Amino acid sequence: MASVTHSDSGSSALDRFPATSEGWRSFPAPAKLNLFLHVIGRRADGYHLLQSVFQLVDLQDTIELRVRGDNQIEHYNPLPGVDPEDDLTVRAARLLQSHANITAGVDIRVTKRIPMGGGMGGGSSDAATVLLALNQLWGVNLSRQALMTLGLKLGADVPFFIFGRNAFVEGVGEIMTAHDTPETWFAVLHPQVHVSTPAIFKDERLTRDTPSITMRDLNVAATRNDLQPVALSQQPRIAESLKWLSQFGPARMTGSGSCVFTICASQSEADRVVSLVPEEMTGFVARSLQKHELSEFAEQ
Ligand SMILES: C[C@@](CO)(OP(=O)(O)O)[C@H](O)COP(=O)(O)OP(=O)(O)OC[C@H]1O[C@@H](n2ccc(N)nc2=O)[C@H](O)[C@@H]1O
Ligand SMILES: Nc1ncnc2c1ncn2[C@@H]1O[C@H](COP(=O)(O)OP(=O)(O)O)[C@@H](O)[C@H]1O
Repeated sequence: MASVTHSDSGSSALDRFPATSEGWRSFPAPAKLNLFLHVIGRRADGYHLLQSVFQLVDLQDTIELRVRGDNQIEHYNPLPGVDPEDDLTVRAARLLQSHANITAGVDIRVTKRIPMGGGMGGGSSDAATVLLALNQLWGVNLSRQALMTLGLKLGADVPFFIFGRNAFVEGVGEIMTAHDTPETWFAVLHPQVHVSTPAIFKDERLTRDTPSITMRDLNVAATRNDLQPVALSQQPRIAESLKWLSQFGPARMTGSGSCVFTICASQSEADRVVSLVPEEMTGFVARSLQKHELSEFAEQ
C-alpha cells in the first residue's frame, strides 16, 4: 500500500487544474450516452450482462477538491435528497482512502449539471473524477486498471469514466474495448422524471436474451436499448419525449433513462431541434468528446 501524505505539488498532470488561493482545484466530470444497450444475459448474482457503446459528451459536472491535513472527508454542498455519506463523491474518496491507507482527507464541492437519474452516468462520473483526481492529489499512483476495479465497487458505470475513452463495453460494465466514434452533435431531452435503475433491471418484462454481437460486426442502426420498453411502460413521460424527438430522426433512450437523444448532422441542427422543444420538456445540446480530460491521471 502507498504510504501517502497529501502530495499536492510537483505533479505535471495537475498543472492544468491550478489551485485557488483557498486551495480548491476544479475538475470536470463528463456525462455519457449509451448509443445502444443490449442485455445478453444475467449472472448468478442477479447482475445483467450488457453490451453497449458508451459515448463521452461535453455536458459536465464540476468537482472541486481541497486536500486536508487531517483524515476527514467533508461534502460542502450536499445534493438535495442525497445524504452526504451516500453521495458517490464521498463514497469514492472513502473507498480510495481506506484501500490505500491514506492519512490525508479532502473537502468536496459538487456543481451538478448532469440530470440526476437521467441515464447519463452523472453520479458514476463524479465518483470516477474523485478517484482520478485523488489518485494525483494524494499521490496514490494506482494504475488505471486498479482504479477501474476499485470504481466498480461504487457502480457499474464508474470503470468506463476511468477508462477515459469511448468504448464498446461488456460484462456488467467492466470489460472495455476502445471504440472510436465520429464527431457528433446530440439533441437530448430530459423528461423530468427519475428512473430507478434497479426497478428497470428487476422488471420481469425485460428482454435478457439479445444475441451477443462483436465489435467488428457492429452496425449501430441495427441495435436498440433493451431497457427502453420497460422504462417507457414505467414512465409514460419518457414515451412522450421520445415521440416528440422522433420527428427529427431516430431517437432512443440512454442507459436506464430517463433522457432520450437523437444524433444531429451539425451543431446548428442540434440547436434548431432544442430551440423547438415544448415548454413542458427540457432539452439541451451535447457534443461528443473523444477523451476524458483527466485520462492521464492514472498510468496505463
Ligand atoms: C444501465 C446503465 C448503463 O450504462 O446505466 P445508467 O442508466 O444507470 O446510467 C448501468 O449499467 C447501470 O449502472 P449504475 O447506475 O452504476 O448501476 P449500479 O449502481 O451498479 O446498479 C444498480 C442496480 O442495477 C442493477 N444492475 C446494474 C447493472 C447491471 N449490469 N446489471 C444490473 O442488474 C442491479 O440490480 C444493481 O443493484
Ligand atoms: N454525486 C452524485 N450525483 C448524482 N447522483 C448521485 C450522486 N451521488 C449519489 N447519487 C444517487 O445516484 C442516483 C442516480 O444517479 P445518476 O448517476 O445521476 O443517474 P443515472 O445512474 O441514471 O445516470 C441519484 O438519484 C442519487 O440518489
